[in-house]
Formats: sequence, structure tokens, C-alpha cells
Amino acid sequence: MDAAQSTSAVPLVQERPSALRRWGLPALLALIVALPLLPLPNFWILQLNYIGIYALPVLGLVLLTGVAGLTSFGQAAFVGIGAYTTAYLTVNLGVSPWLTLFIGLALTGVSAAVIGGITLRMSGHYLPLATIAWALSLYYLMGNVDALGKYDGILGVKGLSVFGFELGQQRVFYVVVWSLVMLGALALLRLLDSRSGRAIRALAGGSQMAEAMGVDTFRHKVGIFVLAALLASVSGWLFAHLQRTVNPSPFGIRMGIEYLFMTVLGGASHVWGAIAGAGIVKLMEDQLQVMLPKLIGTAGSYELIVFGILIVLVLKYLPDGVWSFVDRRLPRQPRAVDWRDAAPLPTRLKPAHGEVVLEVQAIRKVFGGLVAVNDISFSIRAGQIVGLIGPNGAGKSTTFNLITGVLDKTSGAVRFRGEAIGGLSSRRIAERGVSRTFQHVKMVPDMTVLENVALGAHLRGHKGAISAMLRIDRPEERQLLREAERQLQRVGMGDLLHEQAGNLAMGQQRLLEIARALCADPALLLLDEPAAGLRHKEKEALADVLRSLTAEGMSILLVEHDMGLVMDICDHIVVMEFGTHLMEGTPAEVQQSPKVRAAYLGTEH
Ligand SMILES: Nc1ncnc2c1ncn2[C@@H]1O[C@H](COP(=O)(O)OP(=O)(O)OP(=O)(O)O)[C@@H](O)[C@H]1O
Repeated sequence: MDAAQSTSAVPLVQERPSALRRWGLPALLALIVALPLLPLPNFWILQLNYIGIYALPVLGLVLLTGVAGLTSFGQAAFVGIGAYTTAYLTVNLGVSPWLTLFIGLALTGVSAAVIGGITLRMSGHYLPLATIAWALSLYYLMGNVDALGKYDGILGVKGLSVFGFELGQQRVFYVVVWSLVMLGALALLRLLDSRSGRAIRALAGGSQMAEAMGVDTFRHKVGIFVLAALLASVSGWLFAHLQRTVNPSPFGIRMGIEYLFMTVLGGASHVWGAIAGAGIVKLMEDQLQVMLPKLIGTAGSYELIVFGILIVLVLKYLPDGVWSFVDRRLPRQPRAVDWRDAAPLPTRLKPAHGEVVLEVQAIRKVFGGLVAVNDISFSIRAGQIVGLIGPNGAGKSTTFNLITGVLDKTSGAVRFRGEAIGGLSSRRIAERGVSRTFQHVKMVPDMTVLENVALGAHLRGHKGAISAMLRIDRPEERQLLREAERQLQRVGMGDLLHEQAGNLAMGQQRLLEIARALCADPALLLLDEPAAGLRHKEKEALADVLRSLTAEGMSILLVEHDMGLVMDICDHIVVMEFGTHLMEGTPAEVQQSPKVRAAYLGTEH
């Protein structure tokens, strides 16, 4: 746990990235560039153009559904907005397609912001159902408006041209399509590897942990919903000028399901899975359309039946998609350590030693008929560790959740550094300098330990998604990562920076949560059972860390069942039983109390 000791464990010279990972991306790019130069028949170039056009909305779904866990069946409708905007404006008003691209993007962005603003507060199965509802509405809108040609659509859309030079439907068009796909993929990769990206990746696990780290989860959800829609809109623009006609059917719910299928098949959380998924589905669809009637002997949409069966098989046997299959086989490349000389992040002004930091005044929480927390009061001064103990079900975690804003209290007041914080959201409370860990560890298992901990420093950075995509967030990013490494070293995990968090043992996961909470530079730290799952030595080390924190002026509220640890490190202990305040005092007073002994033994007192 000694910082110097941990530092020495950190590999200062990073492993050399594997050749496959290093050259994989340039090789893919080279292949994409080389394909139109090869003597491929035009049919195949056209197919590749369609694959690229499908890959764009699927990229959006990778972000929205694969990474953030927000299922949308409505992506095809946004493709439709892009396609119809350019078709209508170029055919009826003679506007340049290079202008209609941006008009389409603006229209799609506004529609997505409005639709997302209404639907993204829903969770569980309500969200996918809502996306189906508006996807159907947009489809019927396209099919019923006279100006848009009803179900016949708009004919005679021109191809793209630059200074009179027609881009056609083949090789030159291919360059435009695949440049846009590569730009989209690059933007997403950059976004995911950033402050905003970590926040987005935390969304899939529910909003509680992300909000406690100060992430505005709703804003991030609407943001990625709009971004996904914009990628779809670009796809629609390309589609209209390749196809030269638009009608509602490619933008209906069936296509919405197909985009989702491409996403899952490719590997929902992998950016490159979008291209794999779009490619496999498009090629299979075409091949099945030709082969099946020959095999069966009659014409018909048999490919849809085969597709249905395939979806079920993929969901059953390859739930992480084709790309994860590839990705697992590629050796991991640890991220280059480039943050060690970054400037330290500014820190907040800490309360003076002995100042009252937290005052809990008669807080109460009633669940139906159960009074889970019954008029509990206590306070914490700067530099104190206060233990909150009691038998199972005493109301400790509920008290924790009332202080941190996860639950609304029924009555009472909570003041932090003199300010009433009862009624504020957990994000607002986090902003004021209250940081926490969870009884059941909440982390992003497929992010590295370093990235998970850097999420704790979210409020100490300001750069957003656009800065990340343009890569102008790097100086700040280095500061955040430097802080994350510093806190990991503090809890003795400096040699696990690049490990996937999901691979950690339970004790290490708890230490990760403490490092993440410390990254927020809190004045008050709330730890919910931090020693659960820790071995004896780890508990001793944890006690040392907590003591060193209080020596720096940090205040700690500790919920813990390990009485040895509680008695060893707490300055003051509050004992709860059946939601009520049983007693409080020094560890010695609590240990000698017959009431406390009776509460733990379950006898009358
Ligand atoms: N969301 C909820 N709805 C209804 N009852 C709840 C809810 N959360 C907690 N309770 C009840 O409130 C009481 C206090 O629970 P709480 O989890 O706060 O206890 P605890 O002291 O943290 O217990 P443990 O040590 O087992 O974690 C329990 O009876 C529990 O069943």
C-alpha cells in the first residue's frame, strides 16, 4: 500500500503492442482504399457502397445500443429524414445536395433532440417500445404527405457531382461513402476514449453510479441519441443520391430492426463490428435472395424466414457478435502511458480540521408501511471517521442513500458544510464534494481499471464530446489519467492500471471504487462496506489508507460489518437498529454497551 512500493510495480516501459493490433487498422484502411483500384466488377463496388451506407446508422447504434445500452428501433427513420430532405430540396427547389446534407443534418438533429428529450427518460422495455412508436409515426408521415409523393416517394433525384463532374454510383462514389464511414468510425473511437466516452460507457450499468460520479446521464443519453441520428442522416443523404429515388419502405420499422440486427451480429459494443455486421447482412441478404428461390423452386421473400432463424441463433450462440470473436483473439495492447508529466488537477478548498462537515438532522425514510430510517441524527467533523453500524436491515444503506441523494427522504434535513443538500440530486451533491462507494460494486467491467477510476474525476474535467472527436481534449485527458493513476497507487493498485475491471477479485473491485471516489477530490467520503471481500492484509492496508486520508483533513462515513476494522479506525460510532438510533459514542463506549451487544445477538434490551 506504500505509494513508493506501488510505483515501482508500475511497468514504466509499456509492453510492445502486438503486431496484429498495431497493423490491423492500417491494413483495414489499406484494403478499403485498394478495393476500388482492383479490377472488381461494378456490381461488387455497388455492393460495397451499400454496405458503407448501412454501416453509418449501425455505427450510431453501436454507440447508442451496444455501448450505452439504449435500444432503438427507430434508426431507419432518421436515415429517412436525411434522404427525404435532400430528395425534396434537390428535386423540387433545385438546392445543391452539398447544402442539403447540412440541412438534413440540422433537421435530423432537431428531431432527434426533441424525440430523445421525450423518450430517453424512459427505461426498461418502455424505451424500445417508444422508439417503435415514433419510428412508425415517421414512416406513416413520409407515406401520407402529398409533397413527399406519399408511398410512391420522390423520383428523379440526381447523383452527386462536384464542379460538373458526376460522382456516379461506382468507384468515385465509393470514395465518398467510405471516407464518411471511416470518419464516423474514427470519431466514435476517439469519443469512447475520452472523459465523455467513459461517461457514455457507464450508462449501460444504470444511471446511479454515473450520477454519483457527477455525470449528467440524461444529457449524455440525448447527446448520443442525436449523434447516432446524425450518422443515420448522412447515410440517408448518400442513399438518396445513390438510389436516385426515395420512398418510405427503406426507412420503416423493418429496416429499423435490420439495423439493430446488423449491430448485434457485428458485435454491439465494437466500432468495427458495425462494418462487419452491415457487410455480413447485406451480402447474405443478396446471396439468399438469389439462392433460396433456386433451392426451393418458387420465388418469394424466403430470405426473411432464414434471417429470422439466424437472428435467434446469433442471439443464442454469439450474443457478443462476430467482432468480439475476432477481438478476443487479438492480444490486448496496453495504452501508452503519456500522462506522468501532466500538470496536477486543481483541488478544492478543504474544510478546516474540526469544522462540522456533515449534519444529519432527524432524517426519516418510509417505504410503504416500513420506517426504514427513523429520525436519525448525527454529525461528522473534518478529519473524523464516523462508523455507522447495526445488524442487517438496520437502515444503514438507506441512510447512506438519503445523504447522497439516491433516495428522497420523507422528512428531516441534511447539511453539508453548512448548506442544505437534502432534496438535491446525487450529481449536485457530488459536485459539492461528497463522494461514495457502493455496497454492491458498480463499475464498467469492460473498461480498464485506470479508465474506471478516471470516471471519478469526471467533475474535474470540462471537455466534451466534440473536443474528444477533434482530439483537442488531450492535455486535460492526461491530467485526469494522471490523477486516476495517483489514486490507484494510493490504494495499492498501481500495477493494475491496464487490467480489465471485470477481471478483478472482489477485494480489488472495492479498492477500485475507493480510488474512483478519491479522484473526485471529495471533502466527505462515504464508504459502504469497503472491507467486504478483502483479505486480512488488504484490510490492514485499507485502514492505513483511511487513516492517511483523515490526516489530510478528509472526513469519512463508514458503513461496515467488520467490527475489528470499525473499532480500530473510527473516532466515533453511530449504532442503528430497526431504523432507529440505538446509541453513539467512541469505539470503547460502543463495545461496552449492553444495548449494542443485545442488538447484535438479537436479544431483548
Ligand atoms: N427500496 C426499498 N423498498 C422497500 N424496502 C426497502 C428498500 N430499501 C431498503 N428497504 C428495507 O429497509 C430496511 C433497511 O434496509 P437497509 O438496506 O438500509 O439496511 P442495512 O442496515 O444497510 O442492511 P445490510 O447491513 O444488510 O446492508 C430493510 O428492512 C430493507 O428491507
